[in-house]
Amino acid sequence: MTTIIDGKVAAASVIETVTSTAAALEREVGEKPGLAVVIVGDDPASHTYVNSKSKMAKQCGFNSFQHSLPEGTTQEELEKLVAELNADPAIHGILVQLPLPKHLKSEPVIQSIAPEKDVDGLNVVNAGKLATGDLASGLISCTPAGALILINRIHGTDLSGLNAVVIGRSNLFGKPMAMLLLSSNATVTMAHSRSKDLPGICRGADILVAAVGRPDMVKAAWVKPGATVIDVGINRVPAPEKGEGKTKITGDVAYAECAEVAGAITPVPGGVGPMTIAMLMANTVVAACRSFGRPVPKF
Ligand SMILES: Nc1nc(=O)c2c([nH]1)NC[C@@H]1CN(c3ccc(C(=O)N[C@@H](CCC(=O)O)C(=O)O)cc3)C=[N+]21
Repeated sequence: MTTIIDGKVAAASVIETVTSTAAALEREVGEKPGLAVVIVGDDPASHTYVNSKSKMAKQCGFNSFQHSLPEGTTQEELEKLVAELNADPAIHGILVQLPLPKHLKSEPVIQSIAPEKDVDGLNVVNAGKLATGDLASGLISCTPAGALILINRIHGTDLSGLNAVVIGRSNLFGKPMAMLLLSSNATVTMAHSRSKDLPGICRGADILVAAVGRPDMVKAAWVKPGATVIDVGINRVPAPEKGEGKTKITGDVAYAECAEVAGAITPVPGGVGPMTIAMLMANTVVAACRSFGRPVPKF
């Protein structure tokens, strides 16, 4: 029997801890965690994500600040806003929604976020702490942190002796995911579009994590029987069965066929996605606790 890993259930448990920690902070310090989300341009999918982040922040008892900047925003204007948020004591977490419009460079914006407010974990200080094995004092990218919690639910926290394969090598996901798996004692392979014999590499995985952005790319023949399959893909594809012009989201894993071979698998939607938002809230409450010198909860 294949275990379907329910990301909504795991996310709810994270959110419960976040909410009670935020409530304790307000009781004892008289302050709420503050999350600022910055979005540039009018991509409808990005606005949907940002709205659900703001909604979840309020649900957790945070102050939520949304900055929607016009498409024509300049690099200087965006970096000036980040500087103001860095200096604002009511803000404990800053997230700049990616991707930015093409005329803007994301890297200098990301690096201008104060490391202690970088709830995406993308600043070199936070990426460097993760890479050097300091998991306790920085902030870790939300999606890999959430994926690890799902993996821990199946395998526990010590992954000694297990082969993990991560397909994808982005700074937002692939690299931090590999670092987290390595810190958990897994034997980690980072595969990507230039790898030779991707199916063969994947078949060696006890834990297979797919983050490539190509719908249904991972096939049943790539999955070792009994393996844990974590699907990080969020692909919007046409869904004619829902009606003319309708779309749905689907992962990077051909779910139905892989579920027959895997020991455990995450669905899309309802897998890693809800964990991403939950870990954003977790990072924000952690950043707030640290700023007030309060003990930090464990997730
Ligand atoms: N600076 C930055 N940080 C991010 O973390 C970031 C970003 N930019 N840009 C866009 C991606 C995408 N992302 C998702 C978060 C939650 C779901 C999610 O909750 N998905 C649900 C429902 C999805 C739906 O139905 O549309 C699910 O998978 O079940 C998906 C995608 C965060 N991202």
